[in-house]
Amino acid sequence: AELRAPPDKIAIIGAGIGGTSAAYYLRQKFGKDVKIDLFEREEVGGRLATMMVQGQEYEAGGSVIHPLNLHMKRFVKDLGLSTVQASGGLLGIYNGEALVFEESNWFIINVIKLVWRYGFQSLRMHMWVEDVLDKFMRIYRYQSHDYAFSSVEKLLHALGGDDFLGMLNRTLLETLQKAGFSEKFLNEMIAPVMRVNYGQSTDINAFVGAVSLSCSDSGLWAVEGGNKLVCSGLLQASKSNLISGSVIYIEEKTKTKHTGNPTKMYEVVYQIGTETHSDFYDIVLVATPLNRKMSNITFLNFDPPIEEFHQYYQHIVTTLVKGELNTSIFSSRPIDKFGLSTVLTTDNSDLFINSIGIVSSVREKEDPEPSTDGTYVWKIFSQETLTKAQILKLFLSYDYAVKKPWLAYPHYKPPEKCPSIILHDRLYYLNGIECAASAMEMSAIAAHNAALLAYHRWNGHTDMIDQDGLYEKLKTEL
Ligand SMILES: Cc1cc2nc3c(=O)[nH]c(=O)nc-3n(C[C@H](O)[C@H](O)[C@H](O)COP(=O)(O)OP(=O)(O)OC[C@H]3O[C@@H](n4cnc5c(N)ncnc54)[C@H](O)[C@@H]3O)c2cc1C
Ligand SMILES: CC(C)=CCC/C(C)=C/CC/C(C)=C/CSC[C@H](N)C(=O)O
Repeated sequence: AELRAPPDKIAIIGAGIGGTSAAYYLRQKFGKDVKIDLFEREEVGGRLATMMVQGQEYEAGGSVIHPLNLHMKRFVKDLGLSTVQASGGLLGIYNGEALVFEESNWFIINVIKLVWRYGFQSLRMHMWVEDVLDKFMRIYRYQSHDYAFSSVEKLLHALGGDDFLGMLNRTLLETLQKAGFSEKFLNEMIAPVMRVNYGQSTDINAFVGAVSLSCSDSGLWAVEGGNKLVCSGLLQASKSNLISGSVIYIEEKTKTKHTGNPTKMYEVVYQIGTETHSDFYDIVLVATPLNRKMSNITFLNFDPPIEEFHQYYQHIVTTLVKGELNTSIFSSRPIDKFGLSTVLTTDNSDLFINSIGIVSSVREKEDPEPSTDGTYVWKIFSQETLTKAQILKLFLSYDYAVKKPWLAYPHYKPPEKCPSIILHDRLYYLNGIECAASAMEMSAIAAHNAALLAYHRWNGHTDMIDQDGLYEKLKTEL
C-alpha cells in the first residue's frame, strides 16, 4: 500500500512501561524522522518504582513478570538487560485464626496436602488459567503480523470470541462457582491470591482473576537492577525526547504547517515548575490513567467533546520493614521453626494487612539472605497506611519501616465497560486496557496496539484494523 509522509511530531504523555514501550513501537513503525516527545511529571517508570532502604533497592510497585509475557521478555533481550528469579520460599495462608495451608519444601508433600484438603481443585484451577492464557497468547501472533484493534473489547473478542470477552462481565467468584469450585477452595486459595495481587476480592472480573492466578505459575522473573530499567532503556532506544513536565490540557487547534496547508493539530500544554509551555503535535498518545486524581488532564475544544473519565483506582500501601517477624501471630510453632517466607490472608482474616513476604533487593540473584542479625526485609501490602502500633504487632523488633501509597490498579466491578482507545481522530488512550487487567505486559500490549493503530490510521490501512477471523487466517502463517 502507498505510504503517506510520516507525521512531524508525536507526543506521548506518561513515561511508565506503557508510554516508553509506545515510543519504542512508534519509532519502529514511523521511522527515524519523526520527533517523539515523551512527557513525564514524576519519575521514568511510573508504577515501576523502587524504594531505597539502607543502600539497597527493592521493587515497590510492579515487581513480577510472567514467563509468557513475551513483550517484556523481548524488551529485556533487545535492551541487553539481565533477569533475576522473582519467586521462591514457602507460602502460608492465614484465615485470622490459623494457617489453613502451609507449603513444604517437598513438591510431593504439597501435592498430597492440596489433594487432601481440596481434592483436585488446585489442578483444575491451573488448567482453567492455562486455557485463558492459551487464548491470550494469540495477541502476539496478531501483533507480529501488524494487526490492530480499535477497542479493548474488539481485541479481547479476537482472542477467544464471546466467551473470552464475556469474562469482563462476570465476577471471578461466579465463574469459578459455576465451574464447580468449592466455597472452601475459593475462600482459602483463590481469595488470598486476589488480595495480594489486586488488593480486592473474588468480585473482580474473571479475566483479571485469571491474570492474577497466573502469578501462581513457576518461573516468575524480574529485571536485575529494577524493572524500571526497561522504561529508561526503551526511552533511550526509541531516541525520544523526555520532557520533565506535567501536561495540564490538550486542545484541538487549526495550525498552518510549513507546507502552507491549514491542518488540525493537538496543542499539548504543560507546566515545568511554575512556567507554562506548549507545543503542537500531529498525533498524541495518552499513557496514564485518565482521571482527576491521577493525571488531571483536560481536553479542550474537541469536536465531538471528549468525555470525563472517572475510573476509580484502588488505594494500596506498600511497606518495607527490616525486622524480626512476630511469627506467633500466625503460628504457635517456635520462631526458628516458622519457615514461611510469604503469608497471604483470607478475606475474613480481620487482619490489617493483605499479605506479607520476604523480599530480595533488585540486585540479589538468589533467594534473600538474612542480614547478620538474622532479620529480613519484609514487604507488606495493606489497604491503609500501617500505624506504628500495627507494625509493632507484626514485628518483635524492627530497624526501619518505609511506606509508599499507590493508586495502584482499577477497582474492578464487572460488568466492565472499557474506555475508548480512539479518543479523537489522532488522539489515542492506552490505559483503558487496565479495565480488563492491569499488569506491565498489558500496558506493553496496549502500547503496541496503539502504535499500530496510529500508523494504520495515518496511512489509511483500514484492512489492518479490527479484522474478523484473524485466528483462522493466521493459523497457517509463520
Ligand atoms: C503495588 C503494585 C504492584 C504491582 N505489581 C505488579 C506485578 O508484580 N506485575 C505486573 O505485571 N504488574 C504489577 N503492577 C501493575 C503495573 O505496575 C502497572 O500495570 C503498570 O506499571 C502500568 O504502567 P503504565 O505505564 O500503563 O502506567 P504508569 O506506570 O502509571 O505510568 C503513567 C505515567 O504518567 C505520568 N503522568 C501522569 N499524569 C501525567 C501528566 N499530567 N503529565 C505528565 N506525566 C503524567 C505518571 O507520573 C506516570 O509515570 C503493580 C502495580 C502496583 C501499584
Ligand atoms: C498479563 C498476563 C498474562 C500475566 C501477567 C501476570 C502478572 C505478573 C500479573 C501481575 C499481577 C499484580 C498486579 C501483582 C501485584 S503484587 C506482585 C507480587 N506478589 C509482589 O509481592 O509484589
